Amino acid sequence: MRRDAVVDIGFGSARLGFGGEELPQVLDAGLPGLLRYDHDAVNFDPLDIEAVFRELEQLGGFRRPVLLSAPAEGGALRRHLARHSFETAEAPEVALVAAPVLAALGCGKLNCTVVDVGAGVTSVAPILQGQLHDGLQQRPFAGHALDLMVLEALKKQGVTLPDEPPDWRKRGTGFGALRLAQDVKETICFCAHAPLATLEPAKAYRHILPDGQEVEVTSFSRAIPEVLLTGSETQSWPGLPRMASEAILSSGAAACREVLLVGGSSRFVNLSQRLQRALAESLGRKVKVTSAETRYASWLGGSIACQLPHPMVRRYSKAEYQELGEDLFSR
Ligand SMILES: Nc1ncnc2c1ncn2[C@@H]1O[C@H](COP(=O)(O)OP(=O)(O)OP(=O)(O)O)[C@@H](O)[C@H]1O
Repeated sequence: MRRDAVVDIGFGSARLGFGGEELPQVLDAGLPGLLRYDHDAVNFDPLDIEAVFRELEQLGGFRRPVLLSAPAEGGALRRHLARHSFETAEAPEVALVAAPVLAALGCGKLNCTVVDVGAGVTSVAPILQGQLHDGLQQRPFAGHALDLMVLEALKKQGVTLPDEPPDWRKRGTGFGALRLAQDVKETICFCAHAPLATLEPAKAYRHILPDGQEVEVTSFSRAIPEVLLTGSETQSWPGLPRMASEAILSSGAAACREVLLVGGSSRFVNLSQRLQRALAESLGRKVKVTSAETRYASWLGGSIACQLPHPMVRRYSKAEYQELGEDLFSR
């Protein structure tokens, strides 16, 4: 039976596995991550991509068809992935599909606006009939920006921080300050049930870190995820409601009816309900906001997509790669 390798490259981690399976293996790139978003372009270290393909080889993912999921923009990354898939992984054929399209497919949706709040980037993408529609927006504000804000909050309280930076290519090199901030964010931070500015101040709450240090968390646990909704002028971040309502207004009717919320940083308690209310206020009508049940929506979409026939998924053969070169996927 045909068993395609499915490779989903995100800013913070790569997900690897095989078509037809429900879950990937996750290669956590640590912090700040696998890809970067500099000056409106997707940037990467070729060594990190090599490490992803080495991991794929160890999984037995070489010399078989490859389906790649990658950020919706990023020509240089796409060219690099094409080369590694055909030359390093010796794939007989390769397909590359934009991550938001696969996220929608992984959640069983053909028409929706995908809001993906990941590690390095938040993207909003209208999907119509299973295809990317005009109106894609990407901003370099997501989980990693929140980690930096938590780090600042910890520093302000005089917390002694581990200083060794984590390096994902050398596993087990210890945990850095950013990793501690990320852990605190994932375990303690949440969105308030209503806009924070409308709520009474909450009681102070002291939390004990694994090394015994105490921090007061009420001062930042709700305020930091709140920025996902309110936006931040200093960080040129418009906020999820504004990004999503602009995308909805610019897309066709079918994509307008439902927002699909995916990505690790969409998992804050109350975020989907707050986004739904904010969209109703700004658009003057109800838009359903659904949170993906699966943590790895775009990888799962890839696992489903590689079982779909051509032309639903465009696959390129090795002969086409030899004729057209690395530009195959950048068009
Ligand atoms: N339960 C949680 N609550 C809040 N944040 C979380 C939670 N679980 C994971 N995250 C955050 O989600 C981010 C990773 O999300 P995800 O795996 O979707 O990103 P990615 O696909 O690698 O990157 P990107 O979507 O930017 O390309 C990290 O910042 C992580 O701290």
